[in-house]
Parts: sequence; structure tokens; C-alpha cells
Amino acid sequence: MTILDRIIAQKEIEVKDLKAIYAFKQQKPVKRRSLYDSIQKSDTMSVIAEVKRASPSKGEINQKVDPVAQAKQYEKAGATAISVLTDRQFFNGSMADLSSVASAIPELPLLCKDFMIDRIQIDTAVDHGASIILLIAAALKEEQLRDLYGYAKSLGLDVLFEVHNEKEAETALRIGADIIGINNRDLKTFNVDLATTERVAALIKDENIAIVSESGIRTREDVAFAEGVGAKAVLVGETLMRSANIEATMNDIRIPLHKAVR
Ligand SMILES: O=P(O)(O)OC[C@@H](O)[C@@H](O)c1c[nH]c2ccccc12
Repeated sequence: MTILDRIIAQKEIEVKDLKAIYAFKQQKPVKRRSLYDSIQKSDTMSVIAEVKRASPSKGEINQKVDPVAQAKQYEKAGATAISVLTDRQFFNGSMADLSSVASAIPELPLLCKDFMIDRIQIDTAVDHGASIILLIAAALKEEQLRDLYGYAKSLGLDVLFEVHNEKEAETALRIGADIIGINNRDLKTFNVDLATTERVAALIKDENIAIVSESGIRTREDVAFAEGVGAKAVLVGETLMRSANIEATMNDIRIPLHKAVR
């Protein structure tokens, strides 16, 4: 059983519980800035800055972090969007973290970073202030991905559609995803390789699709590499969570875009 299998098994239990206890509140309209527009209009690398206390691959990263203080620093340093890990079991996050960040930061696009397998989790994310959800191609069948994608879009959400290989990228293209995240980390082995972005981005030729390079971004060189192969945005967690100077780290990441020929 891979770690992804274990996480999805846990999500099935959580969804069952949610269905029993979750009192659906009135759906709030999503009124944050659009992630898609922000990425597509920017002349510099867009940064989705992540609040992540711990992870199955790294263990403890920054256990004592105050998510609101961290997110405010991200905003001040020029983040395009904030991502909050909400999974409790494997990442030590919570929906409460998402809510408090949502109240403190009213405008930036806000990603509920979790493993979505059911519409009720999307409702919960919206209730807690998210404007973006993640769909992980490796976790679901194409019909489920299509259903959840359509549902999220119907609520006015942005969807970060995460892929790790060519086959998953083809699924993303068939579904019509406009923001494709290429995860450099294999969620089954934890292996990280930035060349994943290069390989998979080569298949995504449409300039109207925003490509996000995810995971393992540490240095300005890493960002330059991702930019050179077509990424207009990066999703960065650990490097920012460990940074002693978030403003300097963000300035390193926010490089100009060159309109790479792909
Ligand atoms: O901390 P990193 O290596 O900068 O990675 C951030 C982000 O890409 C990573 O947290 C992530 C990408 N896809 C995911 C899916 C689930 C949980 C976590 C993730």
C-alpha cells in the first residue's frame, strides 16, 4: 500500500463522518481574486505560498507556526495565492487553520490543500473560505475527476489540477483544466525530480493553460529552470516554512517571466 493509498483510505472514513455530521451552511459566494487571472496577467513568476506544519515525507517542518502570521508574511512579500494544508492525520493541518487564514486575508486566492474524493469536501472548503481546490489525478478515476472538477467550477472555484506524468496530463487536458499543477514529488514514492515539470509541460502547448510547478523548489535556479520549461507559477511549502527571511526568499522566487518558447 502506498502512502497515497493510505491517505485516500483515511479520506473515505472522513467523508463518511462528514456526511453524518456536517450541517451544510449557506454557500458563500466565492469573492476572492481569481488565481487563473492573477497567474496569466503577471510578468513575474507567481507564487502559491503554502502553510504546512508537517508532511509524511519530511515529518515535522514547522510545528509551532501560527498560520495567520505566516500567511500575512506571504501576502506582504508578494504571494499570488495562499495554500493551507488542511489534512490533519498526515500533515497536521486543519479546517480551522483555513478559516483563520481566510478571515485574515480577504482578497488573495486561497487554496484548500487536501485530498478531495467527494463533493462534500468541496462544500466544506467553501464554507471555510477557500476559493481554490486541489484535484489530484493520481488519486481518482477520470469520471470522478470530471465530476468534482465540474462541481467546483459550478461554485465559482478555481481548480488546481495536479498531475505527475504524461498520462495524467492527458486526462487534465481532456477534462479542460485551465490550471495544471505538475507535482515534482511522486506521491507514491516521495521521490522529487524537477525534470518532471520539463517532461510533462512539454505536452501542454496551450498558452491559455497556466502551468504550476509544485514541490521541491528551493533556489532561484530551481525557479529559473521551471520558468524555462513553461511554468508561470510555483507552489512552495517547505522552503518558505523553514525560511528565516520570508521576504528575501520570496524575492528570490519571484523572477521575471520570459515567455519561454515551448
Ligand atoms: O513543500 P514543498 O516541497 O515546497 O511542496 C509544496 C507542495 O507542492 C506540496 O505540499 C504538495 C503538492 N501536492 C500535494 C498534494 C497533497 C499534499 C501536499 C502536496
